[in-house]
Amino acid sequence: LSHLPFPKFGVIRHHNNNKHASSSYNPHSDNKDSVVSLKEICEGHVPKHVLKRIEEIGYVMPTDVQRQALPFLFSGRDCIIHAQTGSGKTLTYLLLIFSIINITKSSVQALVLVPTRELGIQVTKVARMLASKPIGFQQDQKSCTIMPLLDGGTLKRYKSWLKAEPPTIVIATVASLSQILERQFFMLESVRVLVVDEVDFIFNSSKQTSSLRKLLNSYSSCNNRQTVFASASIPQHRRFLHDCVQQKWTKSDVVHIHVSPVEPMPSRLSHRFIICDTKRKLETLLSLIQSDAPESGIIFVGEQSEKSKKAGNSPSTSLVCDFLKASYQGSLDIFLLEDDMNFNSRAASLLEVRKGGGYLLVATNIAARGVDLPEMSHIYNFDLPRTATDYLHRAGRTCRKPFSDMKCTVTTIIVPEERFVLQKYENELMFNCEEVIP
Ligand SMILES: Nc1ncnc2c1ncn2[C@@H]1O[C@H](COP(=O)(O)OP(=O)(O)OP(=O)(O)O)[C@@H](O)[C@H]1O
Repeated sequence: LSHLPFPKFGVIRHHNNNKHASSSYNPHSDNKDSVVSLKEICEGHVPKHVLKRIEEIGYVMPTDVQRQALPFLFSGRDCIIHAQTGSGKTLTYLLLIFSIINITKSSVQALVLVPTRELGIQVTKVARMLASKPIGFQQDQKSCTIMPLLDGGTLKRYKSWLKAEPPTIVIATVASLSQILERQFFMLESVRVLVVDEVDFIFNSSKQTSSLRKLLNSYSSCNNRQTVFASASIPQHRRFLHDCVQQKWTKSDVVHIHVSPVEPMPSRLSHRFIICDTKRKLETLLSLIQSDAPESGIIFVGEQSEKSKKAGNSPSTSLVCDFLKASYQGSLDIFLLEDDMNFNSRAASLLEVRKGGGYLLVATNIAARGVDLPEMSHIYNFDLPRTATDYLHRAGRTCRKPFSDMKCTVTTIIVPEERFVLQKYENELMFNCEEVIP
């Protein structure tokens, strides 16, 4: 670190019976006397034109996670960034990347792995926004190139891009990156920083976990790169920290930055539930929407089971969407986003939502991870999420403006037998759900 000390507050706790130097930074005693601006934290590490850009965009003060993680990241430590949804983890790891890359070198120097194409497009957009030249800066200098390598793109196009001029930063889904690496279109040797966003999701996905392990161990070594894992939820984080060192996914002095450990969910969120029979769920949803009059909202619906698909049934998402289109009389536009849609239709839905008018987005969990949509006031769980972690990420699509005090509501529609499951989530995530009596 050049000029800024590590945060004075908080403690660094050693884990693993001191066998490893890995540590957990617990900011629970954070005194929050944050008068240091984001620019001051980054000065001396991040290039001047990026610092100017963060100010132009309006990132002036750091969020808690940025204030706590950036000094460790700039010092070269591997980090597990574990902080609330909407807390600004993306900007945190992108600032590290901009502090490390050297644009005069023609090689891939930073790699960000994401679980979905949608999140990849979003991260690419933020990275490009930071990389673009600020007003008044010379335009003729070589600038950093950022390549999204995402599911749905064509391998041929990626190959010719990588051959013509290797991008400085690659933002990739695990499957697409693995295909490229297997064909040896490029190697990870030159990568100096590797970020895995929504790391718990990728490790939990049967389709992605073995490829991720390969990327972390076979295609590159933790000794030759700085490794960053990020998520709002890292279940059994002590175990994960231990695995990181044991499996050599990170170096042994990896730091666990755990922001808001006792309050994993934004406190501006209020939670409600309503009990009804399965047959009355659609009418219940409609009357909730009519009485809430949301500015915008997401309606999360469970994924269709393989059995139901084989039986030729329509997915619940389509049923909900069609029902709302036929019965909802308000001014909000209704869009659908689910895994089985083709990539163009998925992109079109997100584009419409991002235009910023009032909307109701009927979505599966595909919209639950990382996606930063225009501020919405309401989330509806038409189906109870399968796990507390799913609840956390669905709820976290709202209340995403770090310095705003906008209040948002999450409402879960349950059948009587599901009350105890929701109660379990309340205990696990430490929030309180109030019953809405129809
Ligand atoms: N320092 C800052 N000042 C103002 N806004 C910020 C700052 N940092 C990030 N933001 C904004 O906060 C919002 C949430 O940030 P981001 O998407 O990085 O959250 P996240 O921590 O990755 O959440 P999730 O766990 O849901 O993926 C974004 O709209 C981003 O532009």
